[in-house]
Amino acid sequence: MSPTPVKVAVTGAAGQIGYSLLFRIASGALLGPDTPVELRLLEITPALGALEGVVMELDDCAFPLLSKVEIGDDAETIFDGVNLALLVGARPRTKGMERGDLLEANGAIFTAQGKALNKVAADDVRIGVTGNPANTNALIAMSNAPDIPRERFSALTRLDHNRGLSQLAKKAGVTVSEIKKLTIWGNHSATQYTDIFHAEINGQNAAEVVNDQAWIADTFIPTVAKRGAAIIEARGSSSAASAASATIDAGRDWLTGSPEGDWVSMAVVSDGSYGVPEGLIYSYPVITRNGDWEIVQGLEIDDFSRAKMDATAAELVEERDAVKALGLIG
Ligand SMILES: NC(=O)C1=CN([C@@H]2O[C@H](COP(=O)(O)OP(=O)(O)OC[C@H]3O[C@@H](n4cnc5c(N)ncnc54)[C@H](O)[C@@H]3O)[C@@H](O)[C@H]2O)C=CC1
Ligand SMILES: O=C([O-])CC(=O)C(=O)O
Repeated sequence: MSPTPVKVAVTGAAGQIGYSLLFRIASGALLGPDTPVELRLLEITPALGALEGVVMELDDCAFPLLSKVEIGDDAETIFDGVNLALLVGARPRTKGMERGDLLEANGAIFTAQGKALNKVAADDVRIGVTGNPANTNALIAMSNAPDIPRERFSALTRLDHNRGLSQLAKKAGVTVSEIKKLTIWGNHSATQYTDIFHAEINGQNAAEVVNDQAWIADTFIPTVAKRGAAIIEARGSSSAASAASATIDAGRDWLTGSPEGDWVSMAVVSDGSYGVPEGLIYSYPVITRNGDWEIVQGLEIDDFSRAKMDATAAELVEERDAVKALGLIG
């Protein structure tokens, strides 16, 4: 066992996603079976009582890897020295609400947390944003943390990626592990684009295996894009266990590497690759190694994909301009 525990901050720790996420982190699902973890849990003051209850349950699990748990409502205290910050806490979308409505409500949270991370996080910190609107919240946090390299911020599109794998596996009559190189492009919103034109099913081109453009365009892509809304409709509240699971998948692969011969989808700061405006937090196909990521280059983009990639970029430009107008980013 490595002697120094990795310090992992989770915000919104008393929320729905937190209730699933914390137990998986503490059990070793994020950092592996040999790495002890110290949890730093941030909540708003009125939720601290409920969070104490969650910590009692963490105690009751007697996780061998869980070295310490600290809770609080002060970001600078909780983020002090953290190596990984999972920013989950935000106001969730409720029925009939679009992500645009959430920008203002959440802007203030991510401004303050970006500043706090900038001040007190460890030099090697990585920051993953799950709270919606995730891409633009990550942009706000990044913009308010000028001393943290921009590539240390990402927003979660791994849930969309996993949803795409599962829908495609059903259609093709295969298991998810037989599918590789699926891509979510753009925003974690209804404009996201799930691309299977570069994906492979047992080494064969996935779009060719499916051989049904109407299904891809009219069923598959919208089903993945609107899955969050479908879960809200069915459950009465937004995805929680699956969002926690995707947060674990994304964090684990970022720190320890994406699988050989495959890539993962991750919203990261654009360097202009694939014609996406520089500086947006845009989901790309990425390969990760030891806490670094690299955008997969050289994929051929046809007119169908181009239009969808541009539409989701345009939405992110709108969100960026809206938070700029609110004074949340420079
Ligand atoms: N990127 C993705 O794939 C997904 C993102 N989400 C988003 O994740 C977020 C959390 O979802 P749930 O856990 O279901 O919501 P929830 O409402 O159950 O929990 C959110 C928690 O955040 C806390 N919180 C609010 N402001 C805070 C602050 N300033 N600092 C620390 N904590 C704060 C609240 O007190 C609450 O306990 C939502 O924004 C939701 O839309 C949900 C599913 C998927
Ligand atoms: O749609 C929502 O509000 C929750 C979410 O992000 C998802 O499930 O993808």
